[in-house]
Amino acid sequence: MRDFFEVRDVHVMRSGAHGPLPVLGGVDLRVGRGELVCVVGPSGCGKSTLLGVVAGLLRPARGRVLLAGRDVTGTPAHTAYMPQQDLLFAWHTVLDGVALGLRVQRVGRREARARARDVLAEFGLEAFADARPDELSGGMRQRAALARTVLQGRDVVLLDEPFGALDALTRLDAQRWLAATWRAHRWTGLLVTHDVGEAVTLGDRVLRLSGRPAVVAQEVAVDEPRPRTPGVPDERVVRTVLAGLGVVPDERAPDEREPDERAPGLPVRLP
Ligand SMILES: Nc1ncnc2c1ncn2[C@@H]1O[C@H](COP(=O)(O)OP(=O)(O)OP(=O)(O)O)[C@@H](O)[C@H]1O
Repeated sequence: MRDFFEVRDVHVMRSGAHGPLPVLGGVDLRVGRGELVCVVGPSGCGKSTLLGVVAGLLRPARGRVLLAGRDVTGTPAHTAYMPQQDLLFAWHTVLDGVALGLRVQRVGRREARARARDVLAEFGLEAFADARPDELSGGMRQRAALARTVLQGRDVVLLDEPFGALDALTRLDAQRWLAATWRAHRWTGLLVTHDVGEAVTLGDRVLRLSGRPAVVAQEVAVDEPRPRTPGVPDERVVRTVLAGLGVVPDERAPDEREPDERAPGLPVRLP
């Protein structure tokens, strides 16, 4: 598959409490057109930083990011980015917030709102079209932000833990919707998640970043036909992916884990 974007030996420094902090230490990755790649890695290793670089929001200290063969030097027009914070404007209705990505592409107000209404219905948010974001729960806000991001119809979609605030059932629905949308439009995607099961459900490949300064420690192809059923990834495939990532499945019962290890969606121990 031809590379659509490429991250070449990218180094990023951020300012930490004790001076400059090397966060990315030479990340290399290639994503083919229409490929959906999931990124996992320990908390704080630099996954969001990596998305920020690909989105053109952070400049690497060294290395290059290429999109369709061209250096990314600012926010590329063909990229939609959903950061962890949903960035829904408090003064917009949910409908206008979701339509915003189309409006900035100069889609007429009536059409943008009609398309936003359709996607809100798919997300079970149609009754909240006229609400303000602060009237929504965290999970509902996240669904609205995801809807807005994908509705933009960009070639590249960067998603930073898009399902992190969703309850388990809504999360499965959102995964199903995302997988169907991706199959229909075949954008090129990079999705950060803490949940290897989710990565296996959605990704063509899974990359594991090392601890800081992060590099791509391992990557593995998900050899599983689509469409896949969210929530019930084949255990054999999950184990193959985990082995490929060099990750040890966490076999301990939940009550044997330390309190801070009990977060849902963290079924494995990442080194
Ligand atoms: N705006 C910022 N300014 C300075 N340092 C930052 C900033 N954002 C993140 N960092 C630091 O960069 C490092 C990587 O953070 P980043 O958010 O990229 O990690 P992450 O892997 O996405 O974490 P998590 O899984 O917890 O979301 C952390 O040490 C963090 O403290």
